[in-house]
Amino acid sequence: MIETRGLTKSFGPKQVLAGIDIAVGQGESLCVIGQSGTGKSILLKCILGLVEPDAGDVLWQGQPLTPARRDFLSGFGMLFQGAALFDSLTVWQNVGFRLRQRMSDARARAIAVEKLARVGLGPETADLMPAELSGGMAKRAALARAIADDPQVIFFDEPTTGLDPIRARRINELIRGIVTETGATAITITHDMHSVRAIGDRVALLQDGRIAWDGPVAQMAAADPLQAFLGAE
Ligand SMILES: Nc1ncnc2c1ncn2[C@@H]1O[C@H](COP(=O)(O)OP(=O)(O)OP(=O)(O)O)[C@@H](O)[C@H]1O
Repeated sequence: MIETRGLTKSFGPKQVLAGIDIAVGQGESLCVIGQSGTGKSILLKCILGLVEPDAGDVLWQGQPLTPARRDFLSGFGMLFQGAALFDSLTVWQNVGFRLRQRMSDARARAIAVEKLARVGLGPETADLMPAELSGGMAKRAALARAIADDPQVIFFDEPTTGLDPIRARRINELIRGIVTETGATAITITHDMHSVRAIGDRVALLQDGRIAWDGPVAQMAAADPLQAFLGAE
C-alpha cells in the first residue's frame, strides 16, 4: 500500500499541492487526472522522492518513506513520459539496465528478451538502438524496462502521450494486462480518459492542489467534478 498524507508543495507564492491524501492498495490501479499544470508530475515526483514536499508524508506499507528508505523505490518500475530510453544503449541493455547491476549480461539479456516478448517486441529488436525504433516500439521497450525487475509498484507518467489513438489503445491494453497478471500496484498520471477507462480501477482528480474527487472508474460518469474531463473527450 502506498499512501500520501497531507502532502503540500509550493514554488514561491504558488501553492501547487495543498494537502494531498491518497491511498493505493496492493494490486490496485489508480489514475491521477487533472488539467495541465495542476501538479500531477509534482505529486509523482514527491512520491518518488525526486522533489521534497514542504510538509506531509509518503508511506509505503504503513511506514514513512524517508530519504533513507528511498532506495526501496529503486525496486519500483517507472514508465517515463516519452519513453526516455538511453540513446547509447541497445534495446536489451535499456530493458536490462537494472538487472545488469546484479547479474551476468547473458542472464540479463535473456530476461530482457522475455520482457520484450511480453510487450509484443520480437527478439530481433533486442540489438537495435533506440533511434531505430518507431514511437510505439520505443514506448513498448520502455514498458518492458519498467517491468524488467518484476516491480511491486509501477508508475506510468502520461503513457499515451505522443501516440496515435490505435497505438495508444494498444499501450493501454498492454498496461492493463501486465498490471492484472503481475498483481502490481499501479499509479498512472494522465489526462487521457481512454487510459483511465482502460487502466484504472480508481481515479483521483487533482484540482487546485487538492483531490477534488476520488472514486471507482465505474462511477466516474456520474461524478460532477469529472464532467469537464468527460465532456472534453
Ligand atoms: N521547479 C519548479 N519551479 C517552479 N515551479 C514549478 C516547478 N516545477 C513545477 N512547477 C509548477 O508547478 C505547477 C505544476 O506542475 P506539474 O508539472 O506538476 O503539472 P502537471 O499537472 O504535471 O502538468 P502537465 O499535465 O502539463 O504535465 C506548474 O504551474 C509548474 O509551473
